[in-house]
Amino acid sequence: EVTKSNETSEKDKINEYRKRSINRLNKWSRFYKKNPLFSVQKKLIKDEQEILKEKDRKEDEYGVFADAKIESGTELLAVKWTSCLSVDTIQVEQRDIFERMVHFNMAQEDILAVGLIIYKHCMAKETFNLKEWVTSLPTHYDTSLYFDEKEIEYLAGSPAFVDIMVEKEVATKLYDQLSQTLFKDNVILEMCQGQSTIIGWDQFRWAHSTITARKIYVTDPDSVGSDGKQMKLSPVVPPIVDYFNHGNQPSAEIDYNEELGSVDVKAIKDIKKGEEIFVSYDHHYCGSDLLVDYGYLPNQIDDKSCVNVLMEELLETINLDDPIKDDKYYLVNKLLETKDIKLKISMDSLTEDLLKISKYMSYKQESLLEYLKRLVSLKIGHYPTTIIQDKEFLLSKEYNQLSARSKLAFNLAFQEKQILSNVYTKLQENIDTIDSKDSKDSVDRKIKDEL
Ligand SMILES: C[S@@+](CC[C@H](N)C(=O)[O-])C[C@H]1O[C@@H](n2cnc3c(N)ncnc32)[C@H](O)[C@@H]1O
Repeated sequence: EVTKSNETSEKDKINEYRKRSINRLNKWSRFYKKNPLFSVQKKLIKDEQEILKEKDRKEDEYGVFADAKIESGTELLAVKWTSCLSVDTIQVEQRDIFERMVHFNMAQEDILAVGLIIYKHCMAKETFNLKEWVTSLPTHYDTSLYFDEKEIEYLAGSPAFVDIMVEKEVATKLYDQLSQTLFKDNVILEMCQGQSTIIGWDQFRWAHSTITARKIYVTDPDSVGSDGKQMKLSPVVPPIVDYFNHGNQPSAEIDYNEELGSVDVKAIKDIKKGEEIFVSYDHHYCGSDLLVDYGYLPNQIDDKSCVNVLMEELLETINLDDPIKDDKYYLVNKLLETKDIKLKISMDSLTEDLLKISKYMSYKQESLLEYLKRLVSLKIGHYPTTIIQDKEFLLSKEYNQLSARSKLAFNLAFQEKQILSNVYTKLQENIDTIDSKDSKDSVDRKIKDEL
């Protein structure tokens, strides 16, 4: 009973903080002050088609909803860069710890994660600006660092399997290193003194996931590139903007206004009163990227849904009798070191990067369409179960009893197989049309020749 009432009062406190955090919009936003067109509310769960039924959903799941009719083009919110959680806020509010982090050569995203832990567990609320925001953050995510081995198994064959393994390994390594060094540092120990919370893996993965799922990148006004204008991108978490959910058909857009140094949100469609307002986290994101970074998967696939291609899968397509196989191995291995290459197949297109590489990979071996068909069928072969088996499993009692993350993982693999098999059929249709055109041409030519 005592625990229960403690839990309720904790919840009340968080709700109170969330309300206050929203009220602080008056300070943060140019438009909200004149124009409170929306509010952050508990997400309504109505859709029967949802992959996760109500019982599987997190309790504290929020979204942004229109409080009035909003016309396309309306500016909804503008949060100043200085009001975001950023490396700069940490530099000012956690000066000594910041210096240690710079000394350890940490990536900006990791500085934000450690800074967030210190705010949440070690600093008195009165001493930092983002206190309401920090207190009202959700306590749990379904992102990669939360997947256990059994849950990952449902991703077998999917590129997300590799992505999650890599993410977990990198984060665990970083956590181990920091536990041996930074977290033992006197400055941190002093700051967090008297608190029972030590910086454990649970705190670390929560902070890491919070940054991954809520950050956006802005150009840092202080970092001018060597050419005098190119500016470095910095991760920041803008309060309130971080409550917008992702939608495939977004009704608002997040933009960084370099001149004013603010993160702006603008309606890009007419929005009805009461409707949830969605933004697009990244139009390049496939289902697997959303699952890995955000712990969320769209309900259904459409023509734009895509599947990632791993460099390793490209290596598999190189034939042993290929006269330029060594060059191809060399190219793919070189590309493996490059981070920003987007290899994605969707039902209606390929990314430019994948198209370019595929042209090269098929060179001297087969037509581009034949090559792509082979790549797609190779990918389909990586999954241990077929679409038909998956459909049966979805109706079983066993499926119903899975954890929420296992369900997401299973559905991702199922969606990817459907996308790939649709792409396979389209490629085959294209090959058939070309073949039949070719043979018609040659029949025509033959007749012409005879005449
Ligand atoms: C930027 S936050 C958005 C606010 C979040 N719903 C909350 O309550 O804090 C990103 C997280 O929201 C969730 N999310 C985003 N888009 C979603 C959607 N369309 N449906 C369900 N959850 C979504 C995921 O859990 C993701 O990690």
